Amino acid sequence: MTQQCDIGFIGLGVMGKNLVMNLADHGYTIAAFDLDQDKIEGVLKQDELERGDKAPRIVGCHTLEELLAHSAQPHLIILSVPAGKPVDIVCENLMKAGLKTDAVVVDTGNTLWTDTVERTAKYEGQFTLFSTAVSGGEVGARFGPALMPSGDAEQWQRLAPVWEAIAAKVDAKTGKPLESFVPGQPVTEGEPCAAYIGPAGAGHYVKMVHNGIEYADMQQICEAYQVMRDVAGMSCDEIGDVFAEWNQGPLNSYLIEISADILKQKDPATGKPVVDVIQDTAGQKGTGLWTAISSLEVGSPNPSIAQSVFARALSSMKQERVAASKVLKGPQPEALNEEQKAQLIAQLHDALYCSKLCVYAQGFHLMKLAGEQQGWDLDFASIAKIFRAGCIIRAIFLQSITEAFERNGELANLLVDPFFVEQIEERQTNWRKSIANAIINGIPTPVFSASLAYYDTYRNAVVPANLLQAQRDFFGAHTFERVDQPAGEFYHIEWSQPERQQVRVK
Ligand SMILES: NC(=O)C1=CN([C@@H]2O[C@H](COP(=O)(O)OP(=O)(O)OC[C@H]3O[C@@H](n4cnc5c(N)ncnc54)[C@H](OP(=O)(O)O)[C@@H]3O)[C@@H](O)[C@H]2O)C=CC1
Ligand SMILES: O=C(CO)[C@H](O)[C@H](O)COP(=O)(O)O
Repeated sequence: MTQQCDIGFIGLGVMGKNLVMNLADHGYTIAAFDLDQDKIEGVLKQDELERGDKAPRIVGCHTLEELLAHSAQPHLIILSVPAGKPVDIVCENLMKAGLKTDAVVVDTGNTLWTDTVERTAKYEGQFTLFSTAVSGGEVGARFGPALMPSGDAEQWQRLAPVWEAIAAKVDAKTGKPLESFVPGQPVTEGEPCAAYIGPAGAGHYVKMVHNGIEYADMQQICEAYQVMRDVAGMSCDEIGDVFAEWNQGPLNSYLIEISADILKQKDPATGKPVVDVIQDTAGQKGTGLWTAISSLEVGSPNPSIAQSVFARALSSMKQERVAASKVLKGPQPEALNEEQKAQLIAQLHDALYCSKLCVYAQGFHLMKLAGEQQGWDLDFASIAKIFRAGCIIRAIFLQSITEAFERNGELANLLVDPFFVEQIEERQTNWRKSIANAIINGIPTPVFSASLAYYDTYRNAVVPANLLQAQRDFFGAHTFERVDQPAGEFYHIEWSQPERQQVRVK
């Protein structure tokens, strides 16, 4: 008789192979398929290496018909293929191979959320498309990712035990990750970083914003690195030490931890720090861009995230920058003594903390507005909890965000949570000095600066948009509201008339 596996799995690349091994560690059997024969062999070999004398946990399948025959019904099929067309190709091919209407197909890729909404409707009645956005890279996939499931709520009941088993876990009280990186010995206790997000599209939206935050988080760490390198003249080892020290405090996070590690790594060919031989042109697959676009569409300003996308774009204009560097002059930083260096580092630490808070404030605000517009009932404490472990933006800081939303689920903006009000108050002088110092020395800090401008705008009851409204009315009769009249009453000035009469517009 054909062996019946618990799950059919399609796409055995970086994420897929590791998700399969993670599922196997939690007792699931898997029928595995990829277009690439070598990837099927690879996952079977990995299973052989890791399972010891136990029975094989994975069945390699060479066609989708074989995959369906080896998967127990009703089928649970998980996809880890590139976002976009491949998802549709696999879905169409699965139907041709005999997928039944009671099957659930789970897309775990970085799919654009609107594609998920459209696909869910398109395949209705043929099978159920469910989505679960995954974060954590290959190590996360292997030993515990953060999972953002969304779609049909009934299917979530079926999937919950699987996702809760393989997700990253945290200590419920402290929010600290509970980790094991030993194959066959997964963490089985603690609070899983997986919770139902909402209807189709909601999970992919939250993952998209996670990635937008990831872009800004990475960029602001790079800004701190550049200031230390180019203003303080510090070596990679020294900067790595600073990041390692920061990782012991409130900036503790996966991205700071890996940055410390990266800066200490030497290139085997030249013996130089590895970052010094890596080309300064950033790649991107699009999720940060999607977040920036969505923030403009939704009307939730995310300038820090947008700046991080622009920074990647500017970095990739290498030839133009090299040419410009020969003609455009800037200031030459002066050498710093040890005391000045220590001061610069302390100021940067606080700038990074405050800027980081603004990035998260923007990201969560975006999810709030998008959620309201889409009719998703997003639970922000639960989303912050998911981000506490497993994902790329995991950080000690997420526990404070969780607590802020637990105190007030309707919080307008993280910046006004009492804990964060205090945190910024303590650090903002250093934040300002850090940015001023970078500007004086000609070092760009787009995310630090955009975050400060966001903070300074958000905290102001009065901004200069009064003049802007007058300008709009002057050239285009776009009307304005008056401070001394009810909102919703619009006025216009006859700017081209000598008497400049003001009229109320009906
Ligand atoms: N890498 C990461 O850190 C993260 C990635 N993601 C997302 O997860 C998804 C997978 O990413 P990743 O593992 O990095 O990508 P990979 O390219 O490493 O793996 C994708 C795999 O899917 C296979 N594939 C493509 N089309 C088909 C098909 N029609 N039928 C069967 N197999 C197919 C590919 O085969 P072949 O190579 O032969 O085309 C490849 O082996 C993507 O959506 C990605 O955005 C999400 C979080 C983190
Ligand atoms: O989703 C991820 C992590 O959360 C992926 O690593 C993502 O592809 C990274 O994005 P980019 O390639 O644009 O830097």
